[in-house]
Amino acid sequence: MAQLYSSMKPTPMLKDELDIVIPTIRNLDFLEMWRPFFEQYHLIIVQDGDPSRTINIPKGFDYELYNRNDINRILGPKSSCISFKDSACRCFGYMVSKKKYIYTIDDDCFVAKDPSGKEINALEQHIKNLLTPSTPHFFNTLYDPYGDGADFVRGYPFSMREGAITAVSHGLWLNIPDYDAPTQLVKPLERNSRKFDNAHLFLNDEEINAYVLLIGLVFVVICRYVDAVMTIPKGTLFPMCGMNLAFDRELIGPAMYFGLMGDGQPIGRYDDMWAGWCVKVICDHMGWGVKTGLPYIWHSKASNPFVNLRKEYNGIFWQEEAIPFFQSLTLPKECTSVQQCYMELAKLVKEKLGKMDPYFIKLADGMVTWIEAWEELNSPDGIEAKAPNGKDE
Ligand SMILES: O=c1ccn([C@@H]2O[C@H](COP(=O)(O)OP(=O)(O)O[C@H]3O[C@@H](CO)[C@H](O)[C@H]3O)[C@@H](O)[C@H]2O)c(=O)[nH]1
Ligand SMILES: [Mn+2]
Repeated sequence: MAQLYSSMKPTPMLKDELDIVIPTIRNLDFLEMWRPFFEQYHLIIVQDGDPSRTINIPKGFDYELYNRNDINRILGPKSSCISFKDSACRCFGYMVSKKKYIYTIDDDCFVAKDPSGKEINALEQHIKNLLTPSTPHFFNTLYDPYGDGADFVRGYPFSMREGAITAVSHGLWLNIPDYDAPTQLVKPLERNSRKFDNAHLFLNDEEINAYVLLIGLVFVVICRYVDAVMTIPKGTLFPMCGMNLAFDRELIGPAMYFGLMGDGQPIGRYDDMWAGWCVKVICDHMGWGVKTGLPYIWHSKASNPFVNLRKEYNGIFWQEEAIPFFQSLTLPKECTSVQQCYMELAKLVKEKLGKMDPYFIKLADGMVTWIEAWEELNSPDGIEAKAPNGKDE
C-alpha cells in the first residue's frame, strides 16, 4: 500500500527541468525540513572549504556533490574564477547543471509559515514566478497581475499586458533579514517575523502583550510578512540576495557569476550583489523581467557581524562608485546574447572600475574566465562534468 501511495505522489512542477544548488560548509540536515518539497528534485551540492571533510546528506535525496578538488579537476586553470571559502562558490553549481532552471538556497534557511500558519513551499512559488510574465516596462500598482486574486489595474495599457519573460525570482526571508554588518551591529535583535505566532508555544496572551510592549520600547521590531510579488522596473538596480533565489538558467545563467570573493580576495559577501547588478543591466538590455517578494524562507543563522564587517568593508565603500557605473552604462545593440553582453560588461568593468582599485581588473578577468568555462562545459561537445550521483537508497 505504501508503494501505491508513494507512486501516487503528484509530480512536482519542473521536476526534471530544475536543479537545486546548495553551497555548504555544514552538514545538510536542514534538508529534512524541506524533504516534502525537495525530495523529487535533483540537488547540486557545492562543498566549500576543506574537501577532505565529509558532509552529512540525509538519505533519499538525488544529488551530485562537488568539492574544491572536483572544481579544480573539472575546470583546470579556469577554476581560479570560482571563489573559495565564500558562498560565491555556489555559481559552480549553475555552470555544471544541465537543467533549464536553478533554485539556490542556503543551508541555514528553513521552511517558513505564512500568517495563516501554513508551511510555505518556496520552490513552488519561485516556479510560479518564473513561469508567469513580468512587467518591467510599466508598473502595476496592484503588484503581480498574474498572481492569484490580482490583475492589471485601470489605465494599464492593454498593448503591454502580455508582459515580458521572467528571468529571475528573488525571494525574501523571515526571522534573520539579510542585513549588512553595520545594520546588524546597530539592530542586533531585529527580527523579520510574522506576528509572534511562535511565542504562543511558550507564553499566554498577557505575557506576549507584555513582551511585545517591552520589545517595542527597546527595539523597533518590524513584522514584515508582505504578501506580494513585484517586478523590479527596467532601469532600476536591486540588492540581490543569494539565499533564496531562482532563475531561468538557459536565459540568464551565463550572467549569474558570483565574482571573486572570500579567500585571497579583499572583499566578501558581495557575491550575490555583484551578480545582481550584472544580471539586472543585462535583463534590462534583453527586455526580461526580475521579480522580488514571495516566497519567504525562515533564515535561522545570523552570521557574525564583526566578521561580516571585515568582509564587507571594501564593498560598502566601492559600491558607491560601482552602482553609478551600472546605472549609467548602456550595452551596445550588437550585444544580442547574454554571453556577448557579459563580455562587454567585463571590458567596461576593467576600463571604468579598474581605476578605482586593481581588484576590479582581476574581477573583470574572472568574468571572462567564467564565460570561457561556461562555454567549455555547456557547448554541445563540452567536457562532461558529472560527479557520481550520490543518491542514497
Ligand atoms: O565560506 C563559506 C561560508 C558559507 N558558505 C555557505 O553559504 C551559505 C551562506 O552562509 P551563511 O548562512 O553562514 O552566511 P550569511 O551571512 O547568512 O549568508 C548571506 O550573506 C550572503 C553573502 O554571501 C549569502 O549569500 C547570504 O545568504 C550557507 O549555505 C553556507 O554553508 C560557504 O559555502 N562558504
Ligand atoms: Mn545565513
